[in-house]
Amino acid sequence: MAEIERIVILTGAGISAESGIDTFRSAGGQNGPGLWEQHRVEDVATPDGFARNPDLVLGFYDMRREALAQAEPNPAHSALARLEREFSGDLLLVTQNVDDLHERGGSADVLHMHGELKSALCTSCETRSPWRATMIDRPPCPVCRAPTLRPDVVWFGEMPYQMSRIYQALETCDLFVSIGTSGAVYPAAGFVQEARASGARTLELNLDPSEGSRLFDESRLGPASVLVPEWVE
Ligand SMILES: CC(C)NC(=O)[C@H](Cc1c[nH]c2ccccc12)NC(=O)[C@H](CCCC/N=C(/NCCC(=O)O)S[C@H]1O[C@H](COP(=O)(O)OP(=O)(O)OC[C@H]2O[C@@H](n3cnc4c(N)ncnc43)[C@H](O)[C@@H]2O)[C@@H](O)[C@H]1O)NC(=O)OCc1ccccc1
Repeated sequence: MAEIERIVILTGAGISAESGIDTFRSAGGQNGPGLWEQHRVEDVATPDGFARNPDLVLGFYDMRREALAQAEPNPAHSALARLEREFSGDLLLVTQNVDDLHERGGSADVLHMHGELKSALCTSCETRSPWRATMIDRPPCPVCRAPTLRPDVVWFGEMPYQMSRIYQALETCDLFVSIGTSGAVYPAAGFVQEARASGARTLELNLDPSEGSRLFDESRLGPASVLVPEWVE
């Protein structure tokens, strides 16, 4: 098999499921109803929802921060950190997750295309600052003092972060690996096609078949905490 020199990895909520973080559309998996079964997406993950009822949205993300504080990285996160250390080629780790379990698992370079729970974004001066527990009292931006801080996450209808860096890597990668994602949300769900178009091999590691499974050269089904260390080995 041709030497693999450039890898792009895409992760989703499934890689954090065994750490106790709810997925969005859980098929009655190990973590009970998915986030989107408990909350109306348009109410908690859209700019309009935030404008309509900021306290509801801030409460939703506070709840997710509390859950994250109880969670620990699992063997899938640590295996990807080991790959980052030991792989001599180019590796780009893109995650749809807003949790910091990749970093706590030891990964140094993680591209959060949908933002981060522990970050606040000022819509006036565009600066990012750590999210502080007192955000519910809507403190001003620590830089420009404007009262325009919001969760630094990408909501539906908003452009994901660093898309040009991602598309560049997809155009030149030899291998694209998708881990723990249902392939239901775009543009992430379209990355497999981009990688295929540039001749890359494509591999899926997922608990259940995803909406894009047929697009992968190989699809291995099972828990990430088992499949990812096996693959990295
Ligand atoms: C619902 C869907 C149809 N809608 C979209 O895709 C929309 C609209 C859209 C755009 N293009 C389209 C084309 C066609 C149709 C619709 C669209 N997309 C957007 O609005 C995007 C923005 C989308 C981002 C929204 N923000 C999130 N998150 C941050 C906030 C927050 O977290 O609160 S999305 C959020 O939901 C998605 C959830 O998916 P998964 O992570 O896959 O989780 P899920 O629960 O679904 O699945 C879990 C999987 O894990 C597996 N699993 C479970 N346990 C395990 C286990 N133990 N081991 C292994 N696997 C496991 C399961 O089997 C399952 O398959 C993630 O992306 C996650 O980040 N923005 C945009 O398009 O901007 C304009 C644009 C874009 C590009 C260029 C120009 C303009």
